[in-house]
Amino acid sequence: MNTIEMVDYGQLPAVRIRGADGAQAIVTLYGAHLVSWQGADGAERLFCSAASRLDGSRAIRGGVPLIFPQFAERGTGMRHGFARVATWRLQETGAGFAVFALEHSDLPAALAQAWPHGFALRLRVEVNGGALALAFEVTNTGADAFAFSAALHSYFLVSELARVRIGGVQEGALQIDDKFDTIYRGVKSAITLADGGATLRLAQSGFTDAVVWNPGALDAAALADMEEAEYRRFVCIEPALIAPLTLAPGAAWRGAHTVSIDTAS
Ligand SMILES: O=P(O)(O)OC[C@H]1O[C@H](O)[C@H](O)[C@@H](O)[C@@H]1O
Repeated sequence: MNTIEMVDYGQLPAVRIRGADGAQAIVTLYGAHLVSWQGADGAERLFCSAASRLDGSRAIRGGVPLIFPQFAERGTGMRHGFARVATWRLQETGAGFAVFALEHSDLPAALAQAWPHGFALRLRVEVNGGALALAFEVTNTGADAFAFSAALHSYFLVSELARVRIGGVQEGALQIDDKFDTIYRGVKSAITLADGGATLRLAQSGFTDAVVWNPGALDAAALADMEEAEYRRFVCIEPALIAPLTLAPGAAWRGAHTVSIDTAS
């Protein structure tokens, strides 16, 4: 049975989306942040740190932080942008999906002043059997052009970092055992993530790039919102638009990310 219901995630109001086949996702209104995704088999596929704040005082450490309008420190604004720390609205729901929205008028004064552009953001989250579909849309609703970067900073749960094999970003499989932070430009085909169990197939459109990140032992130990050994339990593979794109008044951009569980492998 398809259901959409309001739940609490830590201290944050969230939306649980259930598909007809038992697949489910949880998205907090804070950041339109996907914090949990389970396919129809009931296995969790996203990592979320046990040390993450879940009270709206800082971005959630894990899940899928939505990065907009700046990637990391590539700009003069807030690190990774304000979208992950703004409170979004639930705009629409349907069978196995929910749509979240954020506009300039939704921002608190300090954020609104820091980025004075008319915009409308929409994130659509859909679960269906062994697939998760995320679609992110940016529309310029103002009178002036603006430039933005964007990413879906997905933290995938893995059994053990050393077992991870990432395909499709380089010649041969990528293996990571400690700190890793690389931008792959011009991603053309699907990326695969295998760690001994099912393989995830990650397809993206609109997003031109992909970032692969893990903080490694030293940086993880320095993060206040991550437990020391947790870096071995995830890898971030992030569809991204790194070089800022300029959007004219009235224009829109769309980026999509689909993750499928390939149980045959
Ligand atoms: O700690 P955060 O602000 O969430 O950033 C986490 C990470 O995000 C991206 O993957 C960047 O490539 C990394 O350089 C950065 O450390």
